[in-house]
Amino acid sequence: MIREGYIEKIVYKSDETGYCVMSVEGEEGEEIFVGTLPGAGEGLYVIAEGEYVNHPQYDIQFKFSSCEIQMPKDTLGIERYLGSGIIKGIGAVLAKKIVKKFKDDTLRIIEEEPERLAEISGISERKAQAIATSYMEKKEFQEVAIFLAQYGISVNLAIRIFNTYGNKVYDILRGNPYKLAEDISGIGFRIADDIAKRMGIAQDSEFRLRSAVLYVLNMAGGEGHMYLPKQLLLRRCVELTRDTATDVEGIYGQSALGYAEYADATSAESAYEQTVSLFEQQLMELLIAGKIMIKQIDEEDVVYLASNYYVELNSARLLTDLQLRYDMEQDELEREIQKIEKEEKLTLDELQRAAVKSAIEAGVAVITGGPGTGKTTIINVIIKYFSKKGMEIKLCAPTGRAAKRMTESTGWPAQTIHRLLEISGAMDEDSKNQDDHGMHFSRNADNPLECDAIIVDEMSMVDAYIFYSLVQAVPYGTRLIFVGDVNQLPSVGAGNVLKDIINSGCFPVTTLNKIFRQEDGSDIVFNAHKIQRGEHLILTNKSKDFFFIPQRTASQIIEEVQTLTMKNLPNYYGFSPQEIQILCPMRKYEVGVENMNQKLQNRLNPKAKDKPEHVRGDVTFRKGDKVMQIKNNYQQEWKIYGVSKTGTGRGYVLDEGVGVFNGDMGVITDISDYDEELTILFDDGRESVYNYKELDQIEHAFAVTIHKSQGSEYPAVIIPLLGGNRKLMNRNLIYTAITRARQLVIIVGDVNLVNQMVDNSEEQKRYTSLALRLEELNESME
Ligand SMILES: Nc1ncnc2c1ncn2[C@@H]1O[C@H](COP(=O)(O)OP(=O)(O)OP(=O)(O)O)[C@@H](O)[C@H]1O
Repeated sequence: MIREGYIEKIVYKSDETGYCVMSVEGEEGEEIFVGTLPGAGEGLYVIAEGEYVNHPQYDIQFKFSSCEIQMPKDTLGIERYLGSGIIKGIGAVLAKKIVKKFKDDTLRIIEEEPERLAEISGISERKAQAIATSYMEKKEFQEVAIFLAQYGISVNLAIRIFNTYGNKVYDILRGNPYKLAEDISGIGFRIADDIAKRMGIAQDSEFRLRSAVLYVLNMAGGEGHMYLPKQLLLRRCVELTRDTATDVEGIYGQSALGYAEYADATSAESAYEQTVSLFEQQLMELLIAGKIMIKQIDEEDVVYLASNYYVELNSARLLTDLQLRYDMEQDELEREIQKIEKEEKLTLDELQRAAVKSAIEAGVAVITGGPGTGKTTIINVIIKYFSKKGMEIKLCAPTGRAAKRMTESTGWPAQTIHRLLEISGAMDEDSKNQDDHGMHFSRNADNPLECDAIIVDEMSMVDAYIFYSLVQAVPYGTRLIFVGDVNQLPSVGAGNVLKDIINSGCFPVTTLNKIFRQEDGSDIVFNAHKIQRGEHLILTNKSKDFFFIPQRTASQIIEEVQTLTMKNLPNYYGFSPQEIQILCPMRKYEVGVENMNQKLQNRLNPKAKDKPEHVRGDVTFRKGDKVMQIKNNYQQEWKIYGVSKTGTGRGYVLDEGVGVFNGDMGVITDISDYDEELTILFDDGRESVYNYKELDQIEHAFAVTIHKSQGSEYPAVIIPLLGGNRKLMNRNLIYTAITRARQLVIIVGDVNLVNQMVDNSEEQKRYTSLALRLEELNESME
């Protein structure tokens, strides 16, 4: 049965599923309609198909199975729709004014002649445009959300899909729903596969198998790999597609699908082999199409996404080209270094001296060492030397925080690698996940950097892609000096660049091992070096800056962490909660980042009348929350404001640009439901405004994972430890966590785990081949 009418009021609406309860004014008077209708808004006209049901509590309701939305046609409906808050920038009063002027022509005017909205007092031309854009977006989104709902896609997911593709979504879904898994975070192969099934794409389609291969390779990038051994890739592909296939006659007929249920091992094995051979065929297809590369490493076939292969190969070529020698007259060089030592009132030890010399004499040099071994001291000497020679030097680091620290410790301006390369937003949509990984830099091979030497700090955090972008922009004859601590965790992004450069043996490497910063009695540096050597820590609390607090259960640990953050550290050590960072080994579990953040938000920044909030799924963002950007966004705009003349408010814009990156931390300073916007002030003074739709890139950061803390330092660090994946809980991880602290480390929980982690020196294997490519090039030149 069909019922239609205007939506008078939305009684309930789930943003996740699109399910809503609404009061509809139709021919029969006001009735309650219930069902899934993403995009429902007050004032819209709906034509629904369904039936009346008798709800025990709410009486008779019209339950619809499908529902079409039409834009309102009469003035009342239009006014209600525009005034319902659904269109950014229009409230009830303005809606009334607009409709009074344009009557039932209002929606046509907004769509076709939006500039005319400016005829109304209070609407500037800019605002008129903004209203039109918001209106069109809402309208298009309504259509897309309804289309996607047919395939069981929730509203939240629909928002993400719509943000990525706009109205190209129809073609993409019909053509290749698996593209969703490649392009949209939060959609994995399984969801895309489910959508594909609903769209009628056959389970045994070659298309599906190829998508699975590309998906597995892409996902491997998330684990840091640039390639996968072929056998491992095939195994993962079979696993992935087998789990999702439910149609017994489907994917591989009788052979492979049910191989796990085969009675005897031989037939299960042969079924597996058959499945594998289907994938092998598709590997060939992908190879011919130029999507993947198959190479041999140690006599084993390995498979790369083609873009990854070229990132490594070309990086190796470019780096090898920079490997020049600048031979100096040794006595003179020695004299000049001694002069700087005198000026700096410093005596370099042998290794430090060798490091300085290699940076001066080699085209590419690496300096690595743990905390307090003198890396910064050496950078300063090198800067002094080059600047005395009138050479132009540039300093950079992979993250904003690391660049800021470099500026502070050297007194020279350092910037992020992204800014050094003059990031200019993302490439167009289609180029995402290609070689450039969505990045576009003004400094590149055609427009290289103009300087004589570039010093890169925190090099362990540099991933394969940003490294490739960097070396493309370095001209022949410019020195590159990489400084870092090779024992830190490798980069968040794929690759193992610093280790690979060192392991290639193609460039001079100085490993600093003497600790200079120890005499102050600090146990942080001392313990960090012990961990690096694989020695156990002594779990007593005799230190002044390194403590262990044993606690047995997750709830005790959480309670302890809260007390430390709220009371003990502020009271006894004078740290503000902002200066204390909680670092967890994992995201999940009770003492993981997600749960910790929820608990800490309640205590550190509780609900209050003057603190606006925005609820998104099961996360509540609140003014005053500590947050972190969790992916690179090359287009996100930011501004840095000066202080106003009165010294209280915001002054002029001092700087502006684009690009907010994975790991950038800040505080929510404003939330506006009216504009659907949330403002974040990042630690380095950049302020950036996020639309509610973009909040999937923001997470709470009262607690962060150790991985995300790389390159940052905090006055005080608390590390909760309780169980966890044995493989992940390794020496590298605890070393990285501890070296993030400047003044205080507290380990809470199962403190014995610290030494178990020290014993676990097995690092997670990263399949990368930059070292191999460098070696090959070097050999070919000999
Ligand atoms: N040759 C030296 N003689 C005396 N003191 C030194 C020497 N080299 C470094 N130091 C001192 O040791 C301390 C640590 O050095 P520096 O900050 O350069 O190390 P780092 O490796 O950059 O450490 P971190 O990574 O922890 O910042 C500093 O106080 C520095 O002045």
